[in-house]
Amino acid sequence: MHGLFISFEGGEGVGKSTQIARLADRLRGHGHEVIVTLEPGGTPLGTELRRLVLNPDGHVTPRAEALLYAADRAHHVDTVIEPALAAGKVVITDRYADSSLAYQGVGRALDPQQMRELCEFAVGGRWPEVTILLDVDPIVGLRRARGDGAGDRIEAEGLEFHKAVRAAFLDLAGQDPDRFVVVDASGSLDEVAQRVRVAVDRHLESLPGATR
Ligand SMILES: Nc1ncnc2c1ncn2[C@@H]1O[C@H](COP(=O)(O)OP(=O)(O)O)[C@@H](O)[C@H]1O
Ligand SMILES: Cc1cn([C@H]2C[C@H](O)[C@@H](COP(=O)(O)OP(=O)(O)O)O2)c(=O)[nH]c1=O
Repeated sequence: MHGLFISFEGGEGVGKSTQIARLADRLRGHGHEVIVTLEPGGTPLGTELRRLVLNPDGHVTPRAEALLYAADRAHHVDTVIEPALAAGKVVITDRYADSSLAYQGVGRALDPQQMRELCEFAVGGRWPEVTILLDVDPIVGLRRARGDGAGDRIEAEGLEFHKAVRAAFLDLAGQDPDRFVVVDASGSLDEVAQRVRVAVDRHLESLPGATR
């Protein structure tokens, strides 16, 4: 038995957590067993790594940053994602390897081939069946994410950084149209949820034992 692996990606404040919560509620209502998780921080080790890598007062060099996210991911795949999929569950993760390809590979301008290899090593062959890329202008996303505060170490980067990350995500989606669905995240919560629903539901048909 094998479940369904869904990742949500996008820049800051695009609405990932909000849409994931809505999707998980809906799928549970239809009888699916759903696990919601996140990167960085989907495990006890990951919680420690998240604190280190996002500390607004900390200094982390780009390669070290890439390795910290990769360590978080490898442990997350081995201890949370793979066991849940093996048990036939729907796994929804808030960020996965595409975040490293966009933020570290392009945002931090690390070597793209090396980043790809690092991600492959971290995920151990496990890529999502579907990746929902929530896409919105970073000016809108950062306003949503920051509220009145300056945000964490990565949120606090300048607008050019976040524009480059957005372009990188769209580029990744263009390279892998079978896995990615780009969802316009600029509308209301309900409008975005409806777009997510259409994107996810066709993948549920292959899952046994539950209605859509
Ligand atoms: N479509 C939307 N329109 C307006 N505000 C939104 C929308 N989606 C999310 N928000 C708000 O923006 C903020 C960030 O949303 P969140 O789901 O935490 O984003 P992310 O997980 O991508 O950082 C929250 O305050 C949320 O209520
Ligand atoms: C998973 C991952 C996250 N990040 C960054 C993106 C976010 O700024 C931060 C934490 O992610 P997240 O908690 O999803 O932040 P937000 O809700 O603001 O989107 O970590 C990377 O740079 N590389 C990665 O591989």
